[in-house]
Amino acid sequence: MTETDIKKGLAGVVVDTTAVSKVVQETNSLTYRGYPVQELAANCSFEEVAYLIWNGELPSAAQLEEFTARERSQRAVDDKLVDLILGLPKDCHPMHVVQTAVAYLGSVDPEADVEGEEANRAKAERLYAQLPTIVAIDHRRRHGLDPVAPTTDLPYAANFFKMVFDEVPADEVVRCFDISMILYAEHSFNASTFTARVITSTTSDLYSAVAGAVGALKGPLHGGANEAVMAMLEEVGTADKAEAWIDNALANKQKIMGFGHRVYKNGDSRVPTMRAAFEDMVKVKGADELLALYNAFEEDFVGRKGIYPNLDYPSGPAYHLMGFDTEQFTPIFVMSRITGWTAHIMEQQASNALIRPLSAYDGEEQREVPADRG
Ligand SMILES: CC(=O)SCCNC(=O)CCNC(=O)[C@H](O)C(C)(C)COP(=O)(O)OP(=O)(O)OC[C@H]1O[C@@H](n2cnc3c(N)ncnc32)[C@H](O)[C@@H]1OP(=O)(O)O
Ligand SMILES: O=C([O-])CC(=O)C(=O)O
Repeated sequence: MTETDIKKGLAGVVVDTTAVSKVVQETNSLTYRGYPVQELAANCSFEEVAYLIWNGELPSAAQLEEFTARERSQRAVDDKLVDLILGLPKDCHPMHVVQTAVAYLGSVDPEADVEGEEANRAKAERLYAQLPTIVAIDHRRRHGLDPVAPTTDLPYAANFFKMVFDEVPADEVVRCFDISMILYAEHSFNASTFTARVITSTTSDLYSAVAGAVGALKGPLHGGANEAVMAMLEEVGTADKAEAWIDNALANKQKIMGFGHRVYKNGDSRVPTMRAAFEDMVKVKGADELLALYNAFEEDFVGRKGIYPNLDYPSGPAYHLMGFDTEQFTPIFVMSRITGWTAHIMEQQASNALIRPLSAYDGEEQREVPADRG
């Protein structure tokens, strides 16, 4: 094997086919099951998009009613899980809480190891219904507050706000959140989805695959970037300080969070829609200073490096304006991406091959274990 055979980071390697989504680098476009994500964001709810991702078609009114009723009926989590979350260290990262909760749900599901579309669909829908409850309980315990029970009458996004803040904000805020959920739902063979597919390829169970995917998403080079963006903007402070901050970061060879992408090299297809949602949040909250900083930072960095923002750049400050704690941004990403992950898990299972690449050895030549090691 030569150096040129090695594809570090699997860059440019096509590993398998998928019918879930298509990311087209050349045209900066993204479709879920054939529908452009921008059109879905403009015309659909996250519930409809979740249905689409799992079923391949948008729901009829009757199908949507049945699907949302099922989601609403499964929102509550058992008391043992609530106690488990409340017992975790308050200063641990919320992604560890999410990962623990997913592993717990696997441990109490008698069908955890049952394979096949029907069993996996039931598990996927349960995770989709319960992850918001888990994230909300974790948010509230960090603020010293008791959990707010899920409703059965509010739509997905409004119910999440209710469980986190004990109130539902203005419609525009709920809609911005719903748009972010639609945009985060699916993105082909990204690192966390690929992790889920690798785990599934060993014929392990769906919960194990999702717990692994949560771990992969946590990293700041992937989903964790939405938190890192907000931390960075807060550190920069104001628009007039952006230039000097970037000078210093680049001099120290620091990666600028929320910029760059493995697939899109000329801009992320989802950014214009999420940027518009962020601007709506700026209007609702009167946060012109944050918008000025956001614009100045982007203009300066793109101007210097020609590296464009990814979805995490607008979503981080948008979630901040919605009132979420920075450390909860990536768990919110999980609430959305559970749809894409589980669709890929089912796709992998339906046409499985163990994922096991090769490596080129560059360590010590074979040698004998010395008898005297003193
Ligand atoms: C939802 C999501 O997961 S989107 C991704 C979220 N992640 C981030 O925002 C983290 C910041 N971005 C990055 O680290 C990268 O752009 C990645 C990891 C997303 C993609 O990386 P790759 O495709 O592996 O590109 P790679 O890291 O090799 O970068 C290529 C070149 O661009 C530079 N570059 C890429 N992104 C950035 C960045 N954000 N800041 C500074 N330089 C960058 C690299 O330093 C490298 O330069 P070099 O060739 O001079 O060494
Ligand atoms: O596709 C990727 O590499 C990362 C990404 O944007 C996502 O997972 O949404």
